[in-house]
Amino acid sequence: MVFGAGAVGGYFGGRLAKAGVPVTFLVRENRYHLLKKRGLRVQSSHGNFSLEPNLARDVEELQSPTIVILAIKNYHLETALPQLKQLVVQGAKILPLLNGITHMKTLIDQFGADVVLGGSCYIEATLNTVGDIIHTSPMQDVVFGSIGDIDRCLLEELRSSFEQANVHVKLSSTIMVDMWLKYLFLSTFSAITAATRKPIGAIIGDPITCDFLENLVREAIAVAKSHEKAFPKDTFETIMKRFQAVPPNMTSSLHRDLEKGLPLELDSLQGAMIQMGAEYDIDTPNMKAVYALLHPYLNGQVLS
Ligand SMILES: NC(=O)C1=CN([C@@H]2O[C@H](COP(=O)(O)OP(=O)(O)OC[C@H]3O[C@@H](n4cnc5c(N)ncnc54)[C@H](OP(=O)(O)O)[C@@H]3O)[C@@H](O)[C@H]2O)C=CC1
Ligand SMILES: CC(C)(CO)C(=O)C(=O)O
Repeated sequence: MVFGAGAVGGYFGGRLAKAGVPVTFLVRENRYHLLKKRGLRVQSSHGNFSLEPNLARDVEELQSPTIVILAIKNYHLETALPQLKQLVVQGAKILPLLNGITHMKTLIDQFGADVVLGGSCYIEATLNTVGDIIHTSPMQDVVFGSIGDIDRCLLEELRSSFEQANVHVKLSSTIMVDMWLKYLFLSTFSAITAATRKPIGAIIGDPITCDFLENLVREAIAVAKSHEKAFPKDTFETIMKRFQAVPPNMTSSLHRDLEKGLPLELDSLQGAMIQMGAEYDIDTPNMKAVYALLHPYLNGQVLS
């Protein structure tokens, strides 16, 4: 089942359901009524599709799901924990696709590493004004793996389901390193795209702004290395190459949320990086500058 039917949950869950994998979306009241009325509609360069999704508003309506794909914003995690607990009691394992890294500690502290998988996704998707999912660049990647003791058959089954849905999937044996790499990439990419309100091409094409981005990346790597030791030496080059490899008009979910006046995942992305740096006496002045510039918009406010 998929917990949350927004841009990420709706896209991947929709692809899985369309490919014949049994999927139920756990949703809240507004999304329930919208999806009931309009269906789940996806516009994507890989082909538009729509379907009438199986929906549940209450965990009680679900029949002991084996996997929960968790696709909510980080700032909703705390309030979702009681429902997740009920699902875990029913025997479910959790695959979080949230951006960031600190949610892993929250989930593992609550449910244990034998229940919580590691996972990240690379996708550029958003909801339009009528609640349809708009997938704006070809990326549709999921990487996941176990941290504790999880049945190999279950992992293979999940991989095979994603493959069936044409999602570019990797079952990783080093998922925490993969998650940290995604977090390094995303916390800096979203910081610079949101702070400048520009896509990545304009940023790396401007030597002054690109220099600032490089400093953000260096800081983030210093923090990451203090928490996760297994980084390759060339991580800086890897991250900078990724910025160059993505479509130049690409921007981040943080930037899209800022533009829409929605609450920002600023605390779990940039704020967490600053805080994790402080734990090891690593100063992060560039990340702090971005955090301060975006902070007035933390709880959602239309730009004017
Ligand atoms: N969008 C993107 O391109 C990418 C996003 N991510 C990450 O994926 C995560 C999800 O982002 P995204 O899909 O964009 O966010 P959205 O806001 O589009 O979707 C989140 C959904 O979660 C739902 N939700 C929250 N709490 C609950 C709950 N208790 N029960 C049921 N549903 C709930 C919300 O429902 P409601 O409608 O009721 O508010 C909303 O529909 C974030 O961490 C983000 O950073 C990662 C890669 C790319
Ligand atoms: C990496 C990127 C930019 C696309 O997956 C992302 O995760 C986001 O926009 O939140």
